[in-house]
Amino acid sequence: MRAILTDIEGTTTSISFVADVLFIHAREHLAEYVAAHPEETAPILAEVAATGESDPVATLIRWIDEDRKVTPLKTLQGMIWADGYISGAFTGHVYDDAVAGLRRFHAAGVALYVFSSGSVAAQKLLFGHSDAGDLTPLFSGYFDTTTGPKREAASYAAIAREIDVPPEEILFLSDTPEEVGAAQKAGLNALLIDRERGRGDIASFDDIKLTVHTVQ
Ligand SMILES: CSCCC(=O)C(=O)COP(=O)(O)O
Ligand SMILES: [Mg+2]
Repeated sequence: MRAILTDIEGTTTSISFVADVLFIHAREHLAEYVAAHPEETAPILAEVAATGESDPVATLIRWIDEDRKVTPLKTLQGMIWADGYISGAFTGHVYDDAVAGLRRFHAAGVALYVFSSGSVAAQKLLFGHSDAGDLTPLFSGYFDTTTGPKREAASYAAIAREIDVPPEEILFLSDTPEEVGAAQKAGLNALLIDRERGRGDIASFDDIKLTVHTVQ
């Protein structure tokens, strides 16, 4: 493998951190944040209004409750979370085995990338302010839903082109079968992680054994 592309929620990071810490923080601060940052949030509210919703703030809060992976909500969440990370209200949860695995793969010369529904800004915040410190030096790049939906093969093909690595030399990691299937359809290797142990290919990053191709 020349590159690893990883999902965040359920893969590097617990679902409960995202749902119970990040989403709750965004929900509690959304209205106040929009009121305090009218210029930055205006394009987001306009995008929501364009879907036919008459009350964009209420819609965004409802979308949090519904766990909608839609780009305007994800962009706004990333903006709101910045204050939480910077003030030290929380740090980004990353499983110990994921931290160790990412460090191991990086040391072996494998390029690491993220593909998450969370915005690129939110991804950098989570790994930059993680429980294990700043992990961003490990990563070579970040992708979010502005590249394409995570359940569509075309998104993975686009990422392979963008990072200039053949699909068959990329390993994608995710806890979502539909994402694993889409990546495989695009020709990537992909492993389903199931931290509850039952239905996945692996239960943690400790189970990943890589053949690393180094350039001579
Ligand atoms: C980037 S941290 C916030 C995660 C998030 O908002 C989310 O929706 C996670 O989705 P994923 O694609 O990483 O499962
Ligand atoms: Mg996930």
